[in-house]
Amino acid sequence: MVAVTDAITVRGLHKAYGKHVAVDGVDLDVRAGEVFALLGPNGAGKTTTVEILEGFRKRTSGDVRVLGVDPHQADEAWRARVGVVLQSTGEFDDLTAREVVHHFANYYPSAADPDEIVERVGLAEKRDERTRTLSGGQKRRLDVALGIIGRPELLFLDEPTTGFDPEARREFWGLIRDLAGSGTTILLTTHYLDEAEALADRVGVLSGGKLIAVDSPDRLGGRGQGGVTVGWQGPDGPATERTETPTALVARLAEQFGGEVPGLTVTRPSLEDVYLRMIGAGE
Ligand SMILES: Nc1ncnc2c1ncn2[C@@H]1O[C@H](COP(=O)(O)OP(=O)(O)OP(=O)(O)O)[C@@H](O)[C@H]1O
Repeated sequence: MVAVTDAITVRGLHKAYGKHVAVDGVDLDVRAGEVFALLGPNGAGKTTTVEILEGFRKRTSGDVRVLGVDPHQADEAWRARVGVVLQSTGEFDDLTAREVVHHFANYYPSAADPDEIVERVGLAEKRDERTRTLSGGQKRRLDVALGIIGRPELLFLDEPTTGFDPEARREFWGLIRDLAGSGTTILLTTHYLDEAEALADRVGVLSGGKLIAVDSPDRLGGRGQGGVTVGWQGPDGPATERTETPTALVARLAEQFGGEVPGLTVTRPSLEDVYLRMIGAGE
């Protein structure tokens, strides 16, 4: 069996801003090579947690190891192993996309080829345009280019596709899968449940500063077990039944109907359903 190592280990993490406790005893392990999505409502403590892991914010207490190092005491060598994609990159309006990526490559000891990175994030056609003329989605791609130019082992992505059109999101997901496929560990925060489902090996739900659940998207909140709703068009109109054994029910219906079951649907609760239940939305 291949040993599983952790890229991130967090134990008993607390962060208070004055009297306000933003992170309240979080334990978290992110395995090397996985895509982990941190979910949670506004103010849940996601950014605070991630910025502590990135070494940009001081914790109040707790133990944190990122690539084996305490980020608060990390050095240049550690920083070169970690990529950060912030919610917006600094001011390089008068430089072209290509120039910005080349410029950032100089900060890293073993940077990737800047032109290849520009291509990889889908900005080849825009590489000679000044960044001020890029669209929101294109600027985000540039942010990602800057996050990966140093060939990071671990990449932090903070709400990477906010403001993207659906096509740009799909393309961006392809890029993230590509990075994950080449072995980069990725920790992303997102408000999009479909994004977490499409990309993440595991998701963690933060609520009120506490990590209330960690599981794969298809198992979160017992999603994988029971609670399946089978629907069909019966002789008296639409019918539904909740069951733990949908296959048996569908087989029975098929027998009853002598073949195709009219209007057959089999649905499990969506990730959004279980997430909203977990965070107590609407209660
Ligand atoms: N610098 C700060 N000073 C004081 N309070 C802060 C500071 N940063 C965050 N907070 C508070 O800590 C809590 C957690 O904030 P944080 O930004 O980590 O949440 P979040 O989960 O990232 O939210 P969002 O989804 O809105 O980005 C919030 O109540 C916020 O008001």
